Amino acid sequence: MITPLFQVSKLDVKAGKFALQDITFSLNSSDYLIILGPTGCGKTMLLETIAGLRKPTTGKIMLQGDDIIAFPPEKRGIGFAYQDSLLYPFLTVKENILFGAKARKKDKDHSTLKRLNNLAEAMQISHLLKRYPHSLSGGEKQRVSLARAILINPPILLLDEPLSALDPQTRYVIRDLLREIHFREEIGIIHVTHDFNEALQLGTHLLVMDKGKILQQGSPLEVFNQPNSLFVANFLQYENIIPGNYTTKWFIIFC
Ligand SMILES: Nc1ncnc2c1ncn2[C@@H]1O[C@H](COP(=O)(O)OP(=O)(O)OP(=O)(O)O)[C@@H](O)[C@H]1O
Repeated sequence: MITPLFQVSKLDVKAGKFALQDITFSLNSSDYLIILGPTGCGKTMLLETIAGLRKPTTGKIMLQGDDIIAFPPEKRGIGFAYQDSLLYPFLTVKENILFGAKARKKDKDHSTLKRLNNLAEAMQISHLLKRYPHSLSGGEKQRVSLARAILINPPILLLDEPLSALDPQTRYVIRDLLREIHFREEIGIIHVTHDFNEALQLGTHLLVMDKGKILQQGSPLEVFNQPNSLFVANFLQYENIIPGNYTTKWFIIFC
């Protein structure tokens, strides 16, 4: 059996009264995994645990054959781009993009600077490198945030609602950019969203969560067309909610 690029097994994480429980899934570089679920179900907590910002009570997180659970965030080599881009206001765009590389003492390497320039060109932000975040549009900030997350050549990229703060037109542009990054950089992506269209247009895999647990995972069409519970059917907005006899508007839209 081929070992997946990334694997989470039986992961439990506690925060106050909330807990992620028995989280198990895997990902390869060709996969674009979408995580859907109602507000407060633990999506961000899961990304933060994968990034090393939260400590699980049990479970394994395997990346390229290593159990990375004991690794600090900067040693995991995982890219993370947040909703609202979260750029450092006192750093220029260039310094923001180099931030992760600086933490790894690689910000002055020729190869890092070459990659920075290549990425800036590909993402059409070369002209912004000397500017500060306050002078950028939402779409520009999100491009910078993505460039920062992928500068270190991460094998996987975590995206927490990366399109939610953008106007519809910019959202389409950045959505296409994400698709391009996924293919060009061969990065496995885990993308949290509330937007079903985004899920269907970008995802190769889909995972639905509620109350800290994974309720269903599979291809987007599988999950949208064959929900395994009334909760998933309701959540995905089935038109006819009859247990065992689901028909969905999504099937009509995407087939
Ligand atoms: N440090 C903490 N102490 C107590 N509870 C916490 C802590 N951090 C998060 N939580 C709770 O954990 C739950 C999951 O939070 P999380 O941010 O992962 O939800 P989410 O699915 O990303 O929600 P949304 O879609 O609204 O962004 C929430 O009920 C939240 O209040």
